[in-house]
Amino acid sequence: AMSHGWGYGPSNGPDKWAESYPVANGARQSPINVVPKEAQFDSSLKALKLRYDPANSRGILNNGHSFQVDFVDDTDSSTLTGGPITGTYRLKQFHFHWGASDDRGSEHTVNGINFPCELHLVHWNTKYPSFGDAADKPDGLAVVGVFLKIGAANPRLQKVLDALEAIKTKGKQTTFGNFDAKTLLPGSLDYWTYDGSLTTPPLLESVTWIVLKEPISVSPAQMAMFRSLLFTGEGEAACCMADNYRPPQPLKGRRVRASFK
Ligand SMILES: NS(=O)(=O)c1cc(F)ccc1F
Ligand SMILES: [Zn+2]
Repeated sequence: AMSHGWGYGPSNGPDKWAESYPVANGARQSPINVVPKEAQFDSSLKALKLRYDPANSRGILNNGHSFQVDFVDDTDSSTLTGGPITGTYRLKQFHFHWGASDDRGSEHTVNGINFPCELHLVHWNTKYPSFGDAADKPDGLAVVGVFLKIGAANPRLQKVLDALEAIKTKGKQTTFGNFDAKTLLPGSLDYWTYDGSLTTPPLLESVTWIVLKEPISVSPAQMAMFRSLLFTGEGEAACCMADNYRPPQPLKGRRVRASFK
């Protein structure tokens, strides 16, 4: 059993999660390796519609596994509609996964290629009363995944990265208002979609994954700012937050559809 809670280290990392979370070996686990040539173009897939209100952003938190920007989700003012989903899903939070070096860090891979970082925008289905109620339903969540690729510094990331010095250690949070999450999206909203799961415990099989084909850029210096966070709490032996990604999981017969040719 995991004496000290799950994490990404040798004794509590992804290979050990099944001991406490048997669904880790389930039929619709995430992430996966996307093989574009094997994805099925589905002309019935709608365009993604992401409407985010900057007034809904609230705070930024180091949760000991990643950091997340939380949104007020008590109205339909920041929503995901269209795409592969029916109904309305509300934005709850976004967070990232990244590597200790630029050759790894993303959770999804494309033709086996790792990106240095991956952004997840987490939404819940408003047919349920709350995120918590939606989180264990097969159509409960929809997560938009965006790859970050090494290139020019991304000015739209900078406001997020500049806030990290205030949340260096586990459990720290600070206010983070007036942030427009739409600015983190690439020019094209072409996507791959498949039925999957949360990529951290409890690994619930409740996520419709929507992985954007076009990456956004991040510079090596900006990647170093992600790695300046700590997994550990104040006063504990410092451990840099990095390699907080789960590797690709077996497809187990699932179809991956493409919204584009
Ligand atoms: N990495 S994830 O987007 O699958 C995820 C989102 C959550 F809200 C909670 C746990 C998760 F693992
Ligand atoms: Zn994630």
